[in-house]
Amino acid sequence: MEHQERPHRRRVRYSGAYPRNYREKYKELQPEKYADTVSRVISKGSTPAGMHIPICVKEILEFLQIRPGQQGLDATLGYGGHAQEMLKCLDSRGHLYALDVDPIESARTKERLERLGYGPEILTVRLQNFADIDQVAEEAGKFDFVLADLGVSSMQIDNPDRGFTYKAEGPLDLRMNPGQGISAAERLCHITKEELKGMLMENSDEPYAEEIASEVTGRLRKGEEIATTTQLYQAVEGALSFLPGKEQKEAVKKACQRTFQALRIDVNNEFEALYAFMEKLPEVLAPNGRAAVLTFHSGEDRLVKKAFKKFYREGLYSEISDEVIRPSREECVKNSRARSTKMRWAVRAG
Ligand SMILES: C[S@@+](CC[C@H](N)C(=O)[O-])C[C@H]1O[C@@H](n2cnc3c(N)ncnc32)[C@H](O)[C@@H]1O
Repeated sequence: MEHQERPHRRRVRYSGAYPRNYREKYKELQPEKYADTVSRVISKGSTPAGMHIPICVKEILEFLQIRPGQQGLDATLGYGGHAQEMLKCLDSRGHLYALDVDPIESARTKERLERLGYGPEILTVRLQNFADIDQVAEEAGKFDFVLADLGVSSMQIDNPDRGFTYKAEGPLDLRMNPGQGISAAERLCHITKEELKGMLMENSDEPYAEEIASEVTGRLRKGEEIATTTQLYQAVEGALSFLPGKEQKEAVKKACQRTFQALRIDVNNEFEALYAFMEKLPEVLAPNGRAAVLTFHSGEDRLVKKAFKKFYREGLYSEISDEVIRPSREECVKNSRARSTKMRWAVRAG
């Protein structure tokens, strides 16, 4: 019998139970569509991918005392969680200006807030650095309330394409605005050992600054690439290989967190921007205007505390927080990212 050849059919690719990429993996990335998944993730104490849970909302609103008709500034829009709460307080009267340097996330947030009914009549979103708040106030007028929630958003950290974490493979970028300045990988290519050591010490109090700086610059000198998050992780791991096995894993994890933080602060000029913001803040606040700042590491907190104290002594602030405000224990359990938060505030003299 003649063998009848069956037409060749391509095997249907098994799409599998496991999603293939970040966007597919996290249903939460479309929070409106997958509300159940989102609330399940939040109830487990995690932040759903593509979202950011606002911290200290109650404490911030209690302090800012926002009234309808006022004009405010959210210096760090992010996902817009705080902005949304502040907009609710305005009750359709007044105006909120919101800044962010991240073109990717701020465009998404603007769209989402618009869908929630917060259009240009009540909300103006600007792709602008908060170092330039004086320029914003020149056009908008002074602010009755200002909030700055420093650092990076969960969306930025969770997106491997942005390179903010050693926990996922991605390009070693770490810029909040990938269209500006140079990436962390490029920065490392032109850095000396001493400069890197100084950066690690100043930006994140890294106890193994010498070892990490030496390993990173040594690898680069030998022609090895450190262009991805994993390659930097491996360099830190190599630098700490002298530690006994038991300690090593945890030490590498912590050193990686600090190394990524130090590089992020550097490539985004975070201290320079925060210094300019704190210096200009009294001048953009209306008489009796209120400002709250959330910080996430000691370098930021020191800078905020110093500026608030200086202007209080000079009489530009009538009152400042004498102690940091911390999120409640309950909030820290619900949102682990709140654990390192410190809040400080100031009231502009009348
Ligand atoms: C912690 S998140 C803010 C989260 C926001 N409060 C919310 O409820 O979703 C910090 C945001 O500030 C932005 N950012 C950081 N430095 C900035 C700067 N110098 N000027 C403007 N935005 C900045 C980051 O891109 C990020 O989106």
